Order: sequence, then structure tokens, then C-alpha cells
Amino acid sequence: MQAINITNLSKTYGSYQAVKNLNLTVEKGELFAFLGPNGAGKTTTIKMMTGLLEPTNGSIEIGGINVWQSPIEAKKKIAYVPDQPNLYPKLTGWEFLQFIASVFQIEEEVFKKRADELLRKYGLIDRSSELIEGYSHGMKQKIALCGALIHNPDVLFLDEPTVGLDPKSAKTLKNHLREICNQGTTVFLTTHILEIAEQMCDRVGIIRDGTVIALGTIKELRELEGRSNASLEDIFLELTGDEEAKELIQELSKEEQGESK
Ligand SMILES: Nc1ncnc2c1ncn2[C@@H]1O[C@H](COP(=O)(O)OP(=O)(O)OP(=O)(O)O)[C@@H](O)[C@H]1O
Repeated sequence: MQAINITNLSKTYGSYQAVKNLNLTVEKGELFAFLGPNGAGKTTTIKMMTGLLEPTNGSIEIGGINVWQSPIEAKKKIAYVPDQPNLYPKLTGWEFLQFIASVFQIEEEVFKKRADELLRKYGLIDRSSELIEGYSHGMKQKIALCGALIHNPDVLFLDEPTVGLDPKSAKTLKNHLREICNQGTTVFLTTHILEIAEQMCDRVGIIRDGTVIALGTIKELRELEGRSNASLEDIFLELTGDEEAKELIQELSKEEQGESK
């Protein structure tokens, strides 16, 4: 079953075409990475998919619902954590989750149980009565993620979710994303680091200059690269993580090899 179906999607800013005629489907329960260098069009695409930026052309369906024709219905099914989440600094972590839950009309008892589970998972339970303004960058990322998950979305969109996380939190995120995908949620995340996509996701779409240039598992794409696909070779070089990301990738790969949880 298709969770996301994008057809002929384009976005033009003035005379600049940031996304060019994009076609893509993501299956239910899939953990999909949209991988590309800075300025490739990842955020523009994710904003169109979440109903925040109107496409110049094309359509986006979430679970068969057109995001731009039935925005309320579609938005009930999705959650989005931008790379710079907008939070309410004068709310506590708990109050923030309560606010999101009220928007989605979640019953109080269900909310309390979910909020408690999520805050424990992300190590925020002891800080949940503190104001968000006192949270570190990583804690803000994590409370935004808890807020996104509070209504149990069918499709979760994450823009550069590992930026600002320490290696341990990144691993918690990875394990949790896998868990929710196993339960049927679909995750669509963006990253500009190849190894992050490789460690966290089932399948990737590589975007460059607003066009998807390759689609498949990283293993499949590496095989293609080996068969003298010059553009993939170039892009793989471009998408390698920096020193800071290397530590994080190391931690993510440990779990892959079953060394630790
Ligand atoms: N509001 C805007 N007006 C004009 N151009 C824009 C606007 N937003 C984005 N762009 C341009 O569109 C292109 C794609 O930007 P986008 O933010 O989607 O890229 P990205 O892949 O998410 O990059 P990054 O990894 O740096 O976040 C870039 O060239 C960017 O400068």
C-alpha cells in the first residue's frame, strides 16, 4: 500500500526551478531517506508534502488523500519536524505535548500514557516540567519529535533529524523510527549525509538540483556507482559526513552489527 504518492511535482521560486517534475512513491511502513547536498530541494519538497508550501505543479497524496485538495484530512495523518522546529519557549515540555494533543483532540488518558512513554524514551521525563526555553538544542529537537509522535501519525516527516543530536540520542531515534515503521508508520526523512541514510533507512532517493537522480537501497546504488555511473560517484563524494557526523555514524552502525542497544 502506498503511503506517499508524488506525481510531477515542481516548485519555482521566481524564475528558479527548485524542484523539477518529481515522481516518487513510498510504501506504508517504509523508512525512506531523501538524500541530497545543500540546496538540492529537500526542504522545498518536504514543505510541499506537508501542506506548508504550495506546489507550482503536480500532486501529493498521503494515504490516498490529496494534500492540497483535502488539507485538513491529510494533515490529520501526518506529522512534521522541521530542521528548526518552532517551539513555545514559555511552555514546559509537558504543556507543549498537551497543547499538541489538544489540537489533535486526543483523549486525556491516552495523551498522558503516550506523553509519558515518549518522554521516557527520549530521556526527557525528568525535565518535562521545565520551560522549553531552558532546553538545549538537542532537547528541543527531542521534544519536537515527541510532539510529532503524540497523535500517532501515519506518515512522519523529519527534516535533517540527526543534526544537533548526540550519538546516543541519534541511536535512540534510529531504534524508535524502526519500531514505529514496524508498526505501520511511514517515515520520510531528509539528510545530506550518505552514511546517515545508509544506517537508518530502507531506501533512499537521491536529489540533486531539484531532480531525483537515483532511487533504491544504498547497496543497490553503490553497485550502480561501481558500474561507472559518474554522477553517482560525484554525489557520493559530496555527501560524506564531517568529523562531527562521523562519531554519530559510528554509534549508529554499532547497533547494526548487534554490538549494543
Ligand atoms: N523562499 C525561497 N525563495 C527563493 N529561493 C528559495 C526559497 N527557498 C529555497 N530556495 C532555493 O531553492 C533551492 C532548494 O532549497 P531547499 O531549501 O529546498 O534545499 P535543501 O536540499 O533542503 O538544502 P539544505 O540541505 O541546505 O537544507 C535552493 O537553491 C534555495 O536557495
